Amino acid sequence: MAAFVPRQVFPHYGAIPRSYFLGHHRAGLSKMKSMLASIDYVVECRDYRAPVTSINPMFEEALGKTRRLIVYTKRDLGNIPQSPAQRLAEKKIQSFDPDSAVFFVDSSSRQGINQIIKHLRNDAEAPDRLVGCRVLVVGMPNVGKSTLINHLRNQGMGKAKALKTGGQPGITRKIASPVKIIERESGSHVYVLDTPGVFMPYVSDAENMLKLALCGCVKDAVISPVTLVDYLLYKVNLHDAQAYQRWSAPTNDVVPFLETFARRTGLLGKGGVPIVESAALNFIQKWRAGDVGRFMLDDLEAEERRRDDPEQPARLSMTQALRNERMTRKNKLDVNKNSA
Ligand SMILES: Nc1nc2c(ncn2[C@@H]2O[C@H](COP(=O)(O)OP(=O)(O)OP(=O)(O)O)[C@@H](O)[C@H]2O)c(=O)[nH]1
Repeated sequence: MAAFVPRQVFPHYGAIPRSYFLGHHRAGLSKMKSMLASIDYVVECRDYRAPVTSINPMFEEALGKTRRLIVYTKRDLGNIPQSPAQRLAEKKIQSFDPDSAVFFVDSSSRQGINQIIKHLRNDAEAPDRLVGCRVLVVGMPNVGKSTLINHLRNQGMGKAKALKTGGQPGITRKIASPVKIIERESGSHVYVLDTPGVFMPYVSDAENMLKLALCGCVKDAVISPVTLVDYLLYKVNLHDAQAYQRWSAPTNDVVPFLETFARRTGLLGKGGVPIVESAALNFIQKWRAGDVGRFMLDDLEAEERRRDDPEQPARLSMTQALRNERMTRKNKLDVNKNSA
């Protein structure tokens, strides 16, 4: 039998939606801006599996020069723990933000959480404020902000979970009340405030939209789950085509793969017909749980080259992104009007 050859390029970027900027994202962002005067520190969360793509440049523009640290969440899903690959990747990621403190956490380990608490204890100051030091936790939808706050509170104060978490984006819709995570003898305690996840108004690169959807930053209904699995299969095959051998031999063909997966997992409809959409959602959940290999969706070497190349265009500014989002909405309205 011929050796399996994974696809080197993904061919189906055409009809992928590029925007997911909801009312509570816009409202959350403007509320954050209006609160800046009472905020001493920002914790910016990014997804370890997409460390470059999950950077939302709008935070940079909205939160200005407020002191900040960066936390990469879901570390357990993006690499093999303690491996040389993990060390190398984290060194590269750190080099992208040489002026910020950078931490890597996962919800099942205390290590990164303790380091953050130690850092905030020393670095988060609010000398003129009687109410203590207020830290805003920001990031893309579903990146793990509330989970991080619960762990900081648990480690810092020995207290139980304070905030609701969930597998779909949009669990936190408003800026929450301050949660105390560190007590200091001086009385200047540290409080964190959870915020609604904010997506970008427009994602110029369709591949980035697929990565963010796979990471769960976008509601599952926005992009067809079959398209998402097609892209995931392309990425898994480049990483390790044996990662799904429990269900299927290596393949580049998404629909036959999902039919086989559905049969193996019992996702069958009337007459034993495989339910392809349910199989797709189920396979995505398996990847999100770390059951289909642990790897990054972003190519860190490509990002290094991009940063070193002065010819490369900068990321979209917020104004450009909002303009593109308006254009997309207008084009959609025009199409609807013309087809009515
Ligand atoms: N495996 C793993 N899962 C995590 C980790 N952190 C968070 N999660 C899961 O990711 C999902 C989203 O977590 P939340 O804390 O609700 O995310 P959020 O950023 O507050 O979400 P929004 O309120 O929608 O913006 C939940 O199912 C968490 O259990 C992690 O480090 N590892």
